[in-house]
Amino acid sequence: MKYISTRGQSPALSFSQILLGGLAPDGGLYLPETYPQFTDADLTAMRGLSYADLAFAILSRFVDDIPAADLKAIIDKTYRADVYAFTRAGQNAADITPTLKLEDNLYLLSLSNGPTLAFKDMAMQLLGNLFEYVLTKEGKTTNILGATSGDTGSAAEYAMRGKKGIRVFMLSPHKKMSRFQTAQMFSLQDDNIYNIAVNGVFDDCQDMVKAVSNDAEFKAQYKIGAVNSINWGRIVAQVVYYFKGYFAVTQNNSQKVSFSVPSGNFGNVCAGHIARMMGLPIDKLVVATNENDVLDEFFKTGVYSPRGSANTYHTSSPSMDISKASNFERFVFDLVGRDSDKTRALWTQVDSGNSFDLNADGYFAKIADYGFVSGSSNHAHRMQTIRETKAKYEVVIDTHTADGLKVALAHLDAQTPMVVLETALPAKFEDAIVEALGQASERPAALNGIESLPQKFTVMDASAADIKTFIANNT
Ligand SMILES: Cc1ncc(COP(=O)(O)O)c(C=O)c1O
Ligand SMILES: N[C@@H](CCOP(=O)(O)O)C(=O)O
Repeated sequence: MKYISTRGQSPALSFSQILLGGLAPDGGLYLPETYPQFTDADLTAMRGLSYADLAFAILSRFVDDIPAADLKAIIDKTYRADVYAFTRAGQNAADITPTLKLEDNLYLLSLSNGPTLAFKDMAMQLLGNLFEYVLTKEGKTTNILGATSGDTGSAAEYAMRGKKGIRVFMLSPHKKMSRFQTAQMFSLQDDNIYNIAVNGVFDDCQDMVKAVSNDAEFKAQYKIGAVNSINWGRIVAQVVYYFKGYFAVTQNNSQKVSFSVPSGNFGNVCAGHIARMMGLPIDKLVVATNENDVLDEFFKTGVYSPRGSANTYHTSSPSMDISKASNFERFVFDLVGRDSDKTRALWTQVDSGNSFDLNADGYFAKIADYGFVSGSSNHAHRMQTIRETKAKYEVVIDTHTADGLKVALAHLDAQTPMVVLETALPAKFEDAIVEALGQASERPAALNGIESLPQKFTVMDASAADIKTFIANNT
């Protein structure tokens, strides 16, 4: 299996060759040359597999340059009940991503039972183990440069802390994460972890990562690695739980299922798109945004109009405060028939601060073939959804999942199960939960008092030159 760039001007490479890096040298994102196909018989054989066995059945179709026994061992080490242990009452941690039935045809898929209480742990724990395997085998080291709006950062730091040969430099928007998220990252005192609070929004942090990644000389000299969802490894690991969720709520493969996905950087729902392209019977993929609704605007109008920092709002679902969705490029590459010249032309416009409109060439007319629908939510909706979910089902959900559920409810149909992805646990957003319910949600005992621990971080302006100097001075 070879991986190609969406912009068509980089050589095709193997999985291990693209594992550590982020952007392709031409600035594009990697995708497999073709998507592996799963037939009805394949799906039947996969029903009832454990999470780890399911992950192997899927990932082994994408990874052909790591011996199968080694890949299996890495997957088995990753997807263990004791790693994804923060289950809700009555859930079985061995399911790794258990489903929670709210009512007939309406479910939550719990993706946030890992060490940092957000769905990022699903892929990041695997990435940590894969990085360690490849680096040890090749006798190499890496300096990871990442951007976070609150959850990728802590998931990456928990996955990489103490790992030999890996340093993590994590950029986050200064004072824009929840108190819990901030404490989760900044309280880590490990020598290989560097937290940098950037005066700006998440998109400024992401732009800094991309600017460094596009500097081939610096990238090679400082062995820069990526853990954001621009890294293909993140996306492919997220494909697995769509299969797991599908099997959990169906009895046979003639049934279709819809998924509602709280969205920001479009990584999570991009994995759903790929699962659908591989033959998983998905009906709708519901893209749910908060007030930063660039993606909702696209799926309603065909116009993609990324916004600048000044028009990116700080909301109570802060991890989705994103106005330039990296992985959207992967989907548009498929939508335009994998025409890399077209994709490159579109992102040349985006990279110079402009919009594009996919109506003119007739591409937007094909959107229905891909199952996407969308909607947006705001603070009042989140509060109301959290309150109603508690009152109706005795379940407390976080603000991002609330965005997903609110938008899902507008896209229900009587025949098709709707699965809402639970992308974080409410403990991460305590102030918002107290506002909605008048009391905090439960948090794992091990994380009590995390906000009072000493914090270690550096404040920086949004400057690619400054982060390069910082990396050079700390390696
Ligand atoms: C809790 C939470 N929900 C949803 C999202 C949005 O996911 P994506 O960026 O993959 O669209 C994120 C961050 O990305 C998140 O941290
Ligand atoms: N929501 C994320 C930001 C997007 O990160 P990605 O790694 O999924 O691209 C966060 O919480 O950090």
